[in-house]
Amino acid sequence: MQHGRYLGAQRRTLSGQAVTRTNAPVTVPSHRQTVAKAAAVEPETIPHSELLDNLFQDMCKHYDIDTLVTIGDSGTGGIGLFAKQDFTKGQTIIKVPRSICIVIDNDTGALTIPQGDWPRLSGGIMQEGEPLPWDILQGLALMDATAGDGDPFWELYAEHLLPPPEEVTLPMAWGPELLQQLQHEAIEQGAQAQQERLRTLLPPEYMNPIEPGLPSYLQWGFACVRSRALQLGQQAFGMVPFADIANHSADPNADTRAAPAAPTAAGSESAADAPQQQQQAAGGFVELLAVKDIPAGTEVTISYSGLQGYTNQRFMVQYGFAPAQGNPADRLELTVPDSLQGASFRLSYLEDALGAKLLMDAAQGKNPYLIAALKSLPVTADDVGPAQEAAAAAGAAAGTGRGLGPSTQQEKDLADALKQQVEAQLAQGSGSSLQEDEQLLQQLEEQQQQQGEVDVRLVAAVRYRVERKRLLQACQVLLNIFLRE
Ligand SMILES: C[S@@+](CC[C@H](N)C(=O)[O-])C[C@H]1O[C@@H](n2cnc3c(N)ncnc32)[C@H](O)[C@@H]1O
Repeated sequence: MQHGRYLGAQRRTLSGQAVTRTNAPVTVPSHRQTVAKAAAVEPETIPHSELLDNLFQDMCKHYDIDTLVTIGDSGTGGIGLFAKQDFTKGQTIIKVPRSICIVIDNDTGALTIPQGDWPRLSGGIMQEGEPLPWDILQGLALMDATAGDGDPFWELYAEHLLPPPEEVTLPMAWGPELLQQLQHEAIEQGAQAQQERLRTLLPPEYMNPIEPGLPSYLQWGFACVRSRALQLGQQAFGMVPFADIANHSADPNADTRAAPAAPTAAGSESAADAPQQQQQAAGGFVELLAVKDIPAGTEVTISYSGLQGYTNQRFMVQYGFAPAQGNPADRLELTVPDSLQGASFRLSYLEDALGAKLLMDAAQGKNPYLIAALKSLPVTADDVGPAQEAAAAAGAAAGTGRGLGPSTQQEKDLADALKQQVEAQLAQGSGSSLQEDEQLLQQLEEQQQQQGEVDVRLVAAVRYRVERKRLLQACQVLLNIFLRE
């Protein structure tokens, strides 16, 4: 996959204006030159991920960070971290000094950030009115970083190891055309509301697109924060370089841990204090730890959602992707009409119609669409008497099913009402069929694999709507069971 970062990275200027570099001498070796040289000499022959990995290794070395991982193309979304060696459960994979992170603790109001000017961040902190939330402040810090107004490390990191604006897949960084590709009005409206909020909270020029078809630098920075920041304490959130390259898995092999910051002589300053005083060295580390044995070569993943999981809508809005091939924690938003409040479908009836094995498979996670559909509907486990059970078993043995007789009128009415909602959701957007979308997704993915020019944002949108339609169709199948005569 061809990333804009590194090879394609062209220096852009904020809002089309020249960037004034205000910060002190660069302390990080100038990798950009090395990279630019390498890219200029043999741009086609040096694999992009190798170039990125070289930079990653150099940057880590500069901060005495042991690199037991490499960067590579993850196959799921952009780049990821890969184990260079075997890890055993509990072992540290990477340990990032907190002093190079950008951390805001909402409880104490403390901000820790490497030395630098950070003018937009300072402006945001000092701004009158409601204090800006931590994620917007950190978004401003990334704007500073990419403009060369933060610190040299973050400038380099933002330019090469954060996704370039054309690869930001969070809907709030998209224009109307891309938003429509999701075919989901709730996300479209939410993204536009978020854009409006940013426009009202900050100087309007911060929302000027970098180029037509691209987000503004504010949207880019904010999206990076929303999708990459780690929770480092009850109310502390941080941009943690290197560790933030770990991708999500529902069955992760690693987790992050924040080692508490040792108290410094100066102590933490409040984010409301003068900007220069906010910059101070923070002790402690953020670690990526193996939560199971990890063989060398394996991708190191963490869970973004915890055990309970997130819906696809939340994954898309916050992280810009929907897990491929189903998500048992996904849910549809369906409303039981007032006239049917309290009504539900009998699980035993579905079990009879579908067969116990299918339901058992779903419960064991083998059929994520079915489990998500079952959980999206008001289904209740009911007691089935021995006579009904015997009739159901006989029906199943004879291949006729329906041992429990017809569905009740209430079940039919409920199924009818919910089916209309499912159909309305399926008809959102251009109304392309699931089959058409699957074909389009396959084409786009093939193009991607062949290193073709593909808009990764479009791929993310089509993948999202494919996953959503699969779930909607699974719900339709279940509802039809109650509607058949
Ligand atoms: C914390 S970053 C991880 C590094 C990222 N892959 C990159 O290229 O910089 C989070 C982003 O990675 C992508 N991502 C992470 N896990 C993913 C997954 N399981 N499937 C698809 N995309 C994923 C999404 O774009 C998400 O916003």
